[in-house]
Amino acid sequence: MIDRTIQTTSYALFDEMKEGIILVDNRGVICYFNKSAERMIKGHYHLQIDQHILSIIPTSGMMRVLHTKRKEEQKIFAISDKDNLLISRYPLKKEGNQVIGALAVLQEANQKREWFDDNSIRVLLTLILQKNAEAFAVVDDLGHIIMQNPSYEELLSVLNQKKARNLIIKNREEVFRTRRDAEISINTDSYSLIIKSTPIIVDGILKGCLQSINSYTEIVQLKRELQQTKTIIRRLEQSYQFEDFIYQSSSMKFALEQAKLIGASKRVLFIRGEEGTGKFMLANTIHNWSENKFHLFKCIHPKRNREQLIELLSKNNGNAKGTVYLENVTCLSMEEQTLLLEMMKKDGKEEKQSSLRLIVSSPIKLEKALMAGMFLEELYDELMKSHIYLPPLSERKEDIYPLAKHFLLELNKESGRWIKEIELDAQKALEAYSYSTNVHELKAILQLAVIRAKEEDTVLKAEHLILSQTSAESKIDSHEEIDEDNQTLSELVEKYETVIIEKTLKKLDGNKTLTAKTLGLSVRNLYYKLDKYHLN
Ligand SMILES: Nc1ncnc2c1ncn2[C@@H]1O[C@H](COP(=O)(O)OP(=O)(O)OP(=O)(O)O)[C@@H](O)[C@H]1O
Repeated sequence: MIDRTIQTTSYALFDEMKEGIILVDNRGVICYFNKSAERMIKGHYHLQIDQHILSIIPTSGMMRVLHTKRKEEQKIFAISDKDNLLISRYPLKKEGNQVIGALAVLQEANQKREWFDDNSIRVLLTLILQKNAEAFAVVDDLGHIIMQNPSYEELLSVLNQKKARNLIIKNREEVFRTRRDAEISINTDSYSLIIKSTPIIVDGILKGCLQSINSYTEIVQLKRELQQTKTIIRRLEQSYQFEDFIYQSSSMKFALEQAKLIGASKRVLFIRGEEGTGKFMLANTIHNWSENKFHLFKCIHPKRNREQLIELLSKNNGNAKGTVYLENVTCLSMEEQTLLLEMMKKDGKEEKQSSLRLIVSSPIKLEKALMAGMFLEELYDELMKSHIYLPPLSERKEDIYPLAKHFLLELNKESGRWIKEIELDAQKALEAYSYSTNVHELKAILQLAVIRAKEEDTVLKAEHLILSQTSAESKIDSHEEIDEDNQTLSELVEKYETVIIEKTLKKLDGNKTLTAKTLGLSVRNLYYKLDKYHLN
């Protein structure tokens, strides 16, 4: 039982309090509650003197406090789904630790405590920042980092490039100047970042900014790898698309733009360019880009596919669909040239042209054949009406490095190597070299270089490159030895080819794999030529 005097004084005091007070005796029977307590739980519980607390509030913790004799402070007590109270419960003890009752103090939970002082904010922010995988920093209005998380620290240490650091600072300054969010992205070969800053404004005063750095490096790298893999697959399937072309030069850009323009028409298209400049690749790309893409793409070489050639030139291909790529038009006999001319004229006249698209190519300057009287002037004029010129590497040196880098990455994939960079000296040497078979030869040089590099090499060096001027020089050297008079162009080409192959084989001690690589030929193709020219 609670002492009478204490009881009277306390009750008078409790009546005035805004906190709710409930008092129970040592059995749990309610002996007092004030108006605030009644108001706070009104609508949910109806307090009554002399009633046991559990019969009024079945989930009450008063009995527990009586039992444990321990106080419980600021416990959340749900009086409904939405409303909470903060309850502190105290055991009332007499001397000798005897419990004579318990007191509950009720507070409305929405009267939030003022615990959100500066220190608490710091602790809270630090906690959020530390636990976040993204890179965050809080920067004061003078640009000092006052808080940063491990990811931010890590990114800054990796970003040792002055340029990147300057951009991060520039981004903050923009926020300070405009008091608005600012975003900036940095894309380099090795990383891709987006930096965002948000101003921290308190009571209209700019306190600093919150800066985040998102790294998309891995995503960009993965995308690049995916693109490369797709290109390799397309190369294997010989099914190219415009995005497979690697270039930086304006001349290649022009050629590809032109290809998109005239590629859509059904006229016979003529692609001119030295060996290995990408004529086949472009013809195939145009096919895959045109409405013919679901039909066959056929490549015909006048010498190697005679039957198909005769069929193409003599037959009315009215029902055939797809694209025929006729390589090396200079190899056509005069008779075949006449047939081709007739075919082109017929196609030009007919309103509804054949669904079979013809793309013709020539690896050497046609003008030379024209002057030698070995090519029909009229056919030349007809072909030139719709033609695309693919420049040799000597006319677009700026494409050599990106092409080399692209092939190097492809070779890495094929050979399980990791040669990521090309040393400046090697780059210069590649750019200075005079390629006789253009991209074919560039690829072959890199293939050889990768074989020559050590297993652990990550940089391709000038010493790995074999830049013999074999084919280019031998062509010139042999030029004097071959009598050009009274010979057809194709006969001359064959003769030059024989000399070049012979010289290269000799220089490389008869090693056919190396010879094929140096000359930019497949080993199979080299064997075919050795056989053809009786070089065995
Ligand atoms: N700009 C380029 N980007 C990427 N790869 C290229 C590019 N140009 C050429 N290649 C590649 O170089 C190789 C040679 O190209 P392609 O066979 O199309 O040349 P070509 O002019 O038809 O050669 P040829 O005169 O011997 O018939 C191919 O593997 C091709 O994919």
